[in-house]
Amino acid sequence: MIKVAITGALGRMGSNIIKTINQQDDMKVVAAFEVPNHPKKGEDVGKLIGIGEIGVPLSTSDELDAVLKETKPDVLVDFTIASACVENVKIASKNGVKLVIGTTGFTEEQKAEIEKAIKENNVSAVISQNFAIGVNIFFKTLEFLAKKLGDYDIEIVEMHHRHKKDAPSGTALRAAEIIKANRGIESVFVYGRQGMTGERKKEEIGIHALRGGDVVGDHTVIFAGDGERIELTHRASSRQAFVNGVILAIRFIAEKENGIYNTFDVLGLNEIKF
Ligand SMILES: NC(=O)C1=CN([C@@H]2O[C@H](COP(=O)(O)OP(=O)(O)OC[C@H]3O[C@@H](n4cnc5c(N)ncnc54)[C@H](OP(=O)(O)O)[C@@H]3O)[C@@H](O)[C@H]2O)C=CC1
Ligand SMILES: O=C(O)C1=N[C@H](C(=O)O)C[C@H](O)C1
Repeated sequence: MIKVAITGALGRMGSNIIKTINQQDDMKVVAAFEVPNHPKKGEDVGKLIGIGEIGVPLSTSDELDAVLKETKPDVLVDFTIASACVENVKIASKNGVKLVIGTTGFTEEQKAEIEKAIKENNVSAVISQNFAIGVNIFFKTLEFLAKKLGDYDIEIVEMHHRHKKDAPSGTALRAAEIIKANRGIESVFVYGRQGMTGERKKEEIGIHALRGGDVVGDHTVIFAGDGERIELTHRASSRQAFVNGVILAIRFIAEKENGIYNTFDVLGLNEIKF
């Protein structure tokens, strides 16, 4: 049985992950954390998310070290915010707990802090900006398109719900990195455009973030040439798409002793070459 702890337990992702873990035979939630001073601290997490009692009281992140020592999870799943995630990863790694990290919006310094904590403590982690299986196929398709159409004008547009705190999305940034690595010419990322921008340069990859309503997550990459364009779009209509990938990642990382992995590793997509 894989024992799982969740940080961001009552959030949009955290609550759905707990619901889905509760339906699996090979894993169970042993600890769940929210922000310090949370008004529901101590209440049963299952009841709080509407699935009935699961015997796990809501803890707060200031208790993370103590509760991890007491409940001894194999894996901590983090869907919080970047600054909280960095601290959670440091504490979990020191306790020898493996990680599945879905949080986005990290600075380069925060990414480095996370990698350092994981490596220094010899734990294993899956880090992915998007756990949806379809998005990972979308990323793979971008490798192909960037190789074939690297000199086309490339623009990325993403749209998310009004509550999203970071922009552009982690997925849009990952898409840009994949294109940059595969297009065969220099790239410069341009975030939005305004004013007298001058003529578009070949090396630009435009990245544009839209926010509104309850949009779960839409990403489009446009390859615009002379007289034609290709638009590749992924639309998530339910967070279950991400949650299903998280469940696969928990099983994957439970078998790994150390190392940092991504969803291409989890889904076996690294072998596909164009
Ligand atoms: N990789 C992927 O596939 C996906 C990634 N994401 C990313 O996951 C993250 C969370 O998204 P989402 O679930 O929509 O956001 P929510 O705001 O719904 O959930 C985040 C939760 O974390 C809580 N939280 C904040 N700080 C801490 C802390 N120190 N310890 C414990 N809990 C904390 C928040 O509490 P409070 O509200 O009180 O601040 C909130 O309940 C975002 O970065 C998002 O981009 C989202 C979907 C898919
Ligand atoms: O905050 C969200 O909701 C999402 N965040 C991730 C990101 O930033 O790419 C993944 C998904 O698009 C939903």
